Amino acid sequence: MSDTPVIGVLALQGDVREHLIALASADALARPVRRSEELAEVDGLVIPGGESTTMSKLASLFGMLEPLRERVRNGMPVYGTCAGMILLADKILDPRSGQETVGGIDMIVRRNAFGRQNESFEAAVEVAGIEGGPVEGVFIRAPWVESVGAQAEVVAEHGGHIVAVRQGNALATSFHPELTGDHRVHALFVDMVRAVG
Ligand SMILES: NC(=O)CC[C@H](N)C(=O)O
Repeated sequence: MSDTPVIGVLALQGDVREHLIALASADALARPVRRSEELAEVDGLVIPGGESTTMSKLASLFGMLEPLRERVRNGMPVYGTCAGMILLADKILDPRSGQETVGGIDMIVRRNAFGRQNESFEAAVEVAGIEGGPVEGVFIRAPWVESVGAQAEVVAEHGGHIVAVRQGNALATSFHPELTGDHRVHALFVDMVRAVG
């Protein structure tokens, strides 16, 4: 890989555009990924926020679930925000019937844990590994992490709840950093992708 990694944004549903912009400003070549052929060409992948049940259905419909699982298993760096965090969880506490995940992080998530859409909020969140003060987290019907396994490292908490976790090359946040002008979380992820290449 050159110094400029190619990072995909899973573009089945959700806020794809904002992630493409955040990644580009963090010095990555960013492109949408919808098909397994496109997945094969990226060095890392962002799974955006949206609706995790819809995203999991579309992933399975587009034949993407297994290719995603395989690349994550093989160590491709992956970063999931909000619904993307849910997709990276090995277990969902309150799944809709038939809701599947890609998995990769040994954690149990609770969907919509922070409340409904009209209870969305912003909060300053201190993230381990990010210098220069807390990041502004936007929480929209956000999940929290009930518990993590031995392999997973908690990198941020808010209000006594786990809101960011890292396990090897997989990173997940309950909140949406792509909706702010602060792209330090994306820069951290770009560094994780560079470290693998
Ligand atoms: N902003 C979001 O990604 C919301 C996630 C949504 N509550 C879900 O379960 O998928």
